[in-house]
Amino acid sequence: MTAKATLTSRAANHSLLGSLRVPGDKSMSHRAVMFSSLAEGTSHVTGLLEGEDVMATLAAFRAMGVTAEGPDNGALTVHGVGMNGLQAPESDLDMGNSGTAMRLMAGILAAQRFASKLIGDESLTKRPMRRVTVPLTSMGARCATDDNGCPPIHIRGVEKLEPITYKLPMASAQIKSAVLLAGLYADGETSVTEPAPTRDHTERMLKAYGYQCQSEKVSDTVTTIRVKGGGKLTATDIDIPADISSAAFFMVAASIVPGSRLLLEHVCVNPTRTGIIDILKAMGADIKLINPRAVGGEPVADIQVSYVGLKGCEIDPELVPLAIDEFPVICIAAACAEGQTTVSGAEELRHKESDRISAMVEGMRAIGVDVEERRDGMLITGGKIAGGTVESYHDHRIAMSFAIAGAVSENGVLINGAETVATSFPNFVELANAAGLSIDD
Ligand SMILES: O=C(O)C1=C[C@@H](OP(=O)(O)O)[C@@H](O)[C@H](O)C1
Ligand SMILES: C=C(OP(=O)(O)O)C(=O)O
Repeated sequence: MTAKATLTSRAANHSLLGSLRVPGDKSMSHRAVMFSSLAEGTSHVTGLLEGEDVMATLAAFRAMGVTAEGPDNGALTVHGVGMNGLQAPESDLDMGNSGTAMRLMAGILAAQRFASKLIGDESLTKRPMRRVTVPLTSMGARCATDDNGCPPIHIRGVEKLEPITYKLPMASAQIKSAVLLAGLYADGETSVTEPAPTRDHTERMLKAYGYQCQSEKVSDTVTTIRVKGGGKLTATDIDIPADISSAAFFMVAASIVPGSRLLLEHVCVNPTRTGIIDILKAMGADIKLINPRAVGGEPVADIQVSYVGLKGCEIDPELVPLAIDEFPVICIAAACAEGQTTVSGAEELRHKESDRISAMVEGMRAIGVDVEERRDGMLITGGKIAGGTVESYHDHRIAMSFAIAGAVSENGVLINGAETVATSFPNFVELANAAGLSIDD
């Protein structure tokens, strides 16, 4: 388990060989806890990510009267209370480091008859929340952020919500999901139009719990999603595959450590999540999807990655929402590639657990990478990684990305503020070392 504040990553002990399975998908795990809690009946979840973010979501439902056994080795049994069965929590609901938990919970809680308050840690307390309170307020919800637009979110009870027709101002699955979840309680049909495809786990999982949810393509990129309020969720059994966002660290590691050939098992390859594969392939990576299959309404495959020298490329901005959480480690791939890589259209990265553009630029410079910061991305010139000390700014993905950089560094990379790795990938160090990396904690 990784909960240490400092990690040191040195040149890999050997090529990455063999196979490994990273923990369950974080987005699906949050939603499985939420939907199982609101369903009628008992749901059995397997493959649940036992990271701190998902545990914050589970704790919130327990605080509202939901009983659940586990998680134990990814298995969780949840006794759903039905759409209107939640009870007022006795204290503030702490969403920890998790934007997904806070924004999706805001959608559910804004529709309840009782008051609640959503709080978070130092990083979450700096993240923008008006993006959810504004559409929820237009549905009749009584919710507000602090004056700066950030958490806490204060929610007062309502009798019912009105449906809305909402155009997302940016491609965000969290805003889409918050509005759709509130829409489950609204008096009529709520529709959300997304300007570009974003992860569609909410839509898929609603259907798995028996709730109708229609998606209609308006153009090549634009989709409208509709739900009618007043329905119910029915308990189900759900198996959560491995998280491609966690697998991404090993996809990059195997692409940059010479001689590697690694099989990443049972990974969710939903097309709204596979931008990392397209981007690495555009850089020349050797990636194969093996044994594609369907698990719980989601496409799953084993991903085989073999080392080849990467080449820089201009990353297509359309791929940004499809690889949004993978950009920190994509930066490391670019730093090791021959030539230049440009990232553009990625301003949303500034609103994650840290400002991921400035955190990566600062960290890459500290370890000897030539990088130019831009408002909506960066220009990275590949070369050797010397090594040095970097700050992760309480951001799990920044910490793990620099741990991967350490594997090809001359003098090692020391990462400060790495305790947040436990939010999404508690056994990262253990799996990384077993695969051939050299990380001390
Ligand atoms: O819906 C989700 O589960 C998520 C959506 C993304 O955020 P945005 O939708 O805000 O871009 C992503 O960055 C986050 O890690 C998980
Ligand atoms: C952005 C992330 O998560 P969240 O928004 O849920 O904090 C992430 O896991 O990279």
